[in-house]
Amino acid sequence: MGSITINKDLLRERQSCTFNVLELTHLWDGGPEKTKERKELEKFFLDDPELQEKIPSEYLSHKEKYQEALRRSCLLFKKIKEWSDTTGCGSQMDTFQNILGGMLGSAILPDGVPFALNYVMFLPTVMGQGTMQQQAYWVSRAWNCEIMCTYAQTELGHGTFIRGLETTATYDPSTEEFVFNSPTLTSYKWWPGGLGHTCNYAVVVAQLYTKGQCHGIHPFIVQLRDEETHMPLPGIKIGEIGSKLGMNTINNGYLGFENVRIPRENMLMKNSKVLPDGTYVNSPSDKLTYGTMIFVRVALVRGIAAAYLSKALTIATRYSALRKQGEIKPGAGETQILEYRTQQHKLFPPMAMCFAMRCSADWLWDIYNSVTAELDRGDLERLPELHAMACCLKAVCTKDSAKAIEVCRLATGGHGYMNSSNFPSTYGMVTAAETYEGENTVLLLQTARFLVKAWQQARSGGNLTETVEYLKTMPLQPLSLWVNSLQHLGIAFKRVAAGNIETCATSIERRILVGVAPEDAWNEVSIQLAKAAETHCRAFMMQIFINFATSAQVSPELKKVLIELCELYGTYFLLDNLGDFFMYAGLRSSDVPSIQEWMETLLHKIRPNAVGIVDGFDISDAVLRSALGAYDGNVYERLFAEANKSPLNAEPVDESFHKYLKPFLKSNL
Ligand SMILES: CCCCCCCC/C=C\CCCC(=O)SCCNC(=O)CCNC(=O)[C@H](O)C(C)(C)COP(=O)(O)OP(=O)(O)OC[C@H]1O[C@@H](n2cnc3c(N)ncnc32)[C@H](O)[C@@H]1OP(=O)(O)O
Ligand SMILES: Cc1cc2nc3c(=O)[nH]c(=O)nc-3n(C[C@H](O)[C@H](O)[C@H](O)COP(=O)(O)OP(=O)(O)OC[C@H]3O[C@@H](n4cnc5c(N)ncnc54)[C@H](O)[C@@H]3O)c2cc1C
Repeated sequence: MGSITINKDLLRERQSCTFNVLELTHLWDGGPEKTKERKELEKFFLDDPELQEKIPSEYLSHKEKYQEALRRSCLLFKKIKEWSDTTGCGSQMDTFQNILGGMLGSAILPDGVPFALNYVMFLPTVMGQGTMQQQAYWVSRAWNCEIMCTYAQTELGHGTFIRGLETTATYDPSTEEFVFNSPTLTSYKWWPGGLGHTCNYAVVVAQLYTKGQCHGIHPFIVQLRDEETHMPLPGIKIGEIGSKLGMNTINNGYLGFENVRIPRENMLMKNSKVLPDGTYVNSPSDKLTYGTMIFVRVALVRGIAAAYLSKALTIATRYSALRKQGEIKPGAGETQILEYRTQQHKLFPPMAMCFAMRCSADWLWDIYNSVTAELDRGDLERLPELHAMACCLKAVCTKDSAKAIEVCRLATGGHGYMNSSNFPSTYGMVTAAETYEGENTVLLLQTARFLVKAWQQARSGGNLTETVEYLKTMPLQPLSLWVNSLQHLGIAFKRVAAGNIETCATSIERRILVGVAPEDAWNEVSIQLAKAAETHCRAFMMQIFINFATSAQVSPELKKVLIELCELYGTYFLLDNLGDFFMYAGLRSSDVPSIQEWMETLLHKIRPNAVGIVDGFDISDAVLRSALGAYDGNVYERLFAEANKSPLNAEPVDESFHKYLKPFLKSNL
């Protein structure tokens, strides 16, 4: 037990890796300085005995899980302050991002940080939608944890269709207050993280009424609990929504209002306003209210989809290199399961996806920052493209990541089913992101709206923005014979996207021509529309990955690996969607065997570097939290040690034997 020797198969894998793993780590982190900072941060937090897990959380009750998560959250956020004060290196914001969006948080609070929404949604909403005075007051209070806040938008009856929210905020000019009410059961807020028992304030999204008129949904800051006693304020009905598939320590809650009054100044008034006499002043665009959702969608691509997938891949790949099962050639000895081509097909394409997600996330983050600066100057021109790309990248990356994490679990056989593998909690975290912050199908349909408009614009000779420029050029280029090259893959993916978009646009037009209402035509075509949005996203990710792999300033050895992964990304999704490539990219069935062979050759080439690639992600054992994935590969010792943490193993004979089993066995049924 507790041996520090490295498993000999893993050792051999590391010795045969063809590139410098540290170079990949630096590339992944964004440079050697960033790697150094990350490691210092991990050491500072993860070496603290107070933050170590004493009993695996699976063995705690629902209430104990929450209480333990809260204890650790408080310690964690004290330490963040300590870190910023003592090191002076890195702003507190960097540290928060690493804790909430990076993987450090998942090491300490694997089922979710109950304070997350304070930083991920409340503060961005106040900063994006509050006036300067509102920011000056609320940001410092929430930032310094004088108050703890959440973002309450979704209701029992409505999550997607937010124009249908039912909570009302009615302005009373006689007292200059808004009066909040929940007129129906379905108008109760339902889901906000930290709302149950953690937060004392929330941004509440409600229908604004003034002078007898409804002006649609707006954000308000509402106090929920007394700052001293934490008792719910009069008229506030609040609680936790109960146990879930995952994220069980994030403390999702419900909230109802009965004539709850807040001052007029608590309406976030950067965009629209209500004057003291009740006059409503319009926002330059009602979609500015949706800004926080864009921010979180952008952050999720890297912070959840790519990060948790890199974790699952590290676990499954290391395990596959040391696990032996069966023989490929009779009598040749048992084989590392990583030698099976089917196993490589399960693990290596998700490795490629992980890289594609990271490049796309970096691109998305950059355009988010530049478009946000443009919005602040009153320029809304690029908002539709940002919204469209944030929607499809959030949807495709969380879907790919959740699916691939499940494949990683299956790739580790029975042991992957154990909580101690850390697959269940990892999957629970990522599949939640397929739903929250905009359900994925709904988001794909938002992107499709943008694409159909862009298609119409391309046809009428209008200007197109960066991500849809190909809709102009693609249909004009003649289809060429298939060539197995990255460049050809890039073009083929764009042709597939353009073809799918055109099919949707013409299907809608055809229906409208025979008298179908445009909205019904949209609904009838929506299966294809969601697919078109996905193919557009895939074409974008393919091109971004090609640009990254071909232009990365790295050694030839690492570049070779990046190109192999990029080719694998393309060949994998092509073979998975052959029909599309036959229909739109000039692929013939006679081309398929050579592409299949290309993909299989890539699996073979990546095989010797598989452990090196996941080692390059540089995820420490404390962050991985997996008996199967630890760096030393001592899987069987760890599985035993974890099994012995089961409370059922505390006594050789459990008391239930005397209470139930023995009388039953002796009862002679
Ligand atoms: C760092 C890592 C993060 C760690 C995370 C840790 C844990 C956090 C855990 C959980 C957090 C979860 C929080 C939440 O879930 S909060 C709730 C989120 N809710 C949603 O996302 C709701 C989804 N629904 C919507 O976004 C919208 O209602 C809608 C689906 C877009 C529809 O809205 P609406 O009906 O108003 O709009 P239309 O469809 O009619 O479209 C009208 C035009 O508006 C454009 N549009 C829509 N949205 C936006 C936007 N955000 N920005 C800009 N423009 C937008 C749309 O494209 C239409 O344009 P057009 O020109 O075609 O008319
Ligand atoms: C773990 C978790 C944490 C959350 N945290 C928060 C939070 O902090 N704050 C908050 O306010 N909310 C939060 N939410 C709520 C979340 O944002 C919503 O659940 C999400 O937006 C989906 O809405 P819904 O649940 O109403 O699903 P629905 O909209 O009812 O979706 C159900 C089905 O209907 C389909 N559908 C709905 N509308 C359309 C359409 N227009 N076209 C085609 N299909 C459609 C969907 O595709 C889906 O298949 C959280 C949710 C989860 C799971």
